[in-house]
Amino acid sequence: MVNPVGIIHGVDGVRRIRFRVFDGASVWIGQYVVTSEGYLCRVSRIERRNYLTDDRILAEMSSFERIERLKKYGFNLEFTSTITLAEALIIGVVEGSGIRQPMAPPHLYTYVNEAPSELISNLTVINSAPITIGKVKGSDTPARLDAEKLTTHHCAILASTGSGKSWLAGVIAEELALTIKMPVVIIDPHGEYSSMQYPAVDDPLANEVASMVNIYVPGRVDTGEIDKYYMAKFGEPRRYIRIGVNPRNMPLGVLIKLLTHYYGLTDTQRRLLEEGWPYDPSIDAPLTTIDELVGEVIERSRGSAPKGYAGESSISSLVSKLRSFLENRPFFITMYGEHYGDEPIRLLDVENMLNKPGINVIDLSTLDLMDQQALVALMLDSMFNLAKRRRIMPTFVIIEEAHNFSPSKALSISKSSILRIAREGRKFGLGLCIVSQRPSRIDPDVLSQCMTQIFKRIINPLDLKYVASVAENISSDELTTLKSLNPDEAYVTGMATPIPLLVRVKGRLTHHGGVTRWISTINP
Ligand SMILES: Nc1ncnc2c1ncn2[C@@H]1O[C@H](COP(=O)(O)OP(=O)(O)OP(=O)(O)O)[C@@H](O)[C@H]1O
Repeated sequence: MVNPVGIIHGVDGVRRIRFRVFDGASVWIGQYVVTSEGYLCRVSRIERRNYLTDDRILAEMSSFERIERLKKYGFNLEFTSTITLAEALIIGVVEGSGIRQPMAPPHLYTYVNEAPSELISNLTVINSAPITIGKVKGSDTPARLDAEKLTTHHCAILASTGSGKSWLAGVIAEELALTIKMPVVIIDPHGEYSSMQYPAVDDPLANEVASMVNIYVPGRVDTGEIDKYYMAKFGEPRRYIRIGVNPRNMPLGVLIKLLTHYYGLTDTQRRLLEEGWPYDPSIDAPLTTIDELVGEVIERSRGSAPKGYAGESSISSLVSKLRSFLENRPFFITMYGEHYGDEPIRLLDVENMLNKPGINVIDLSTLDLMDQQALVALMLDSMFNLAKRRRIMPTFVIIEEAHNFSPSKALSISKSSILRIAREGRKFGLGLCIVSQRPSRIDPDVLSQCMTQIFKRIINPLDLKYVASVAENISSDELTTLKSLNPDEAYVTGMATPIPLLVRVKGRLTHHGGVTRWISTINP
């Protein structure tokens, strides 16, 4: 049934309509409306105006008592001369069960109707590989995304802090693992996603997805405090695997950046490493002791060292830097059967990890930022190389705090690895989900490759401006509506959805870990 809510009194080309809202009609920001000519629009602005309110009237309304007295005399402007005006952004023209771009503006004084839920339901049907992340706001229509487009053409979840980004990232990971049966990797710098191992609701699906969660921690770090936290909160120990990376898997560029950061490198030492570092990206690269590896580097590079004392001094200083570096980085493994306490450290086997559906949480919370970036670079490079050779299933990588791993200005060890997947990952079934509360600090090249954008509440004007400049699918008008989203709401636009969606994000099957610490929760 058609339910008219207003009439058009102005149009801005094919972008926007302005309409007078009928008295008593319910219109809200984000609501879908459809004109009698079939233009589907989304309400972006509502304004109430009283045409009798001039300075004299304002002067009369000088105090609460005075206004109440005026009301007693029947002087109530709100009900006598208020008009409600709204603006709505044109999404397209409805044609059958699809939508096309409009070629001409709507006509003035045509009606604006509530969009029937069947229409929205039909327009949001995804034929292949749908995942459901909630409901379209104000209706019972499931908010579905095209999983294939979401994961292969990359996506970004952008919002201010505490506005529900990791909750939603968790919903997407659960859906992809359960419904699409694909492997998901979560780069977790705060150790908050370990909570996904614990079902949050009494539902067999919650048990199923929780059992698909594998947690990986760097081999030689003390996880005691975090383990205690999870034990106390959920009454069950957190299950995790300690992993180590073969140092030979480390590309020269990453090694040089890390060594320069921790110990400094001279030009000669850099040259020696360029000659001698035995980089081998394969899982079958030999595992050797630190002494053997360092010896091999020196053996291979000695020929290019300067002759005499200067050369010997450079070599011996490089040996001690390399040795100390390999001993102290907590994510290396140099022999089989290595243990931390009585827990075994396994060689990181990305191929094995990503050949089955599951949610693989990489808990980096015990590392400093430099080591986090290094481990992320190593893992992503390994995924890319395997994906290129079709040795892993199509995989989706969620990167939390992405501004720290792929920053716009600062240097970062992991930036080139992320950029390469953003640019080329699609061809090999490797997709990224960039999650950040500081969009303006993310590398613009990475962000502009994210063809689906999911926004939650953003308030920082710099971030809003930046998002408008790099995201093709959102206009500055739409961005202003982001300021007023609730924590369980998200605005989704881009490739994975046929029309932009304002979504009420659904509940989680597994526990959510991101908790704001508040004064009352701090023990005295
Ligand atoms: N769909 C939802 N339903 C119910 N509660 C939600 C929903 N989304 C978010 N929340 C609530 O909002 C809080 C903050 O969400 P979340 O931790 O995901 O925010 P965030 O943006 O990731 O924060 P940060 O930037 O600090 O990591 C959660 O603890 C949760 O209580």
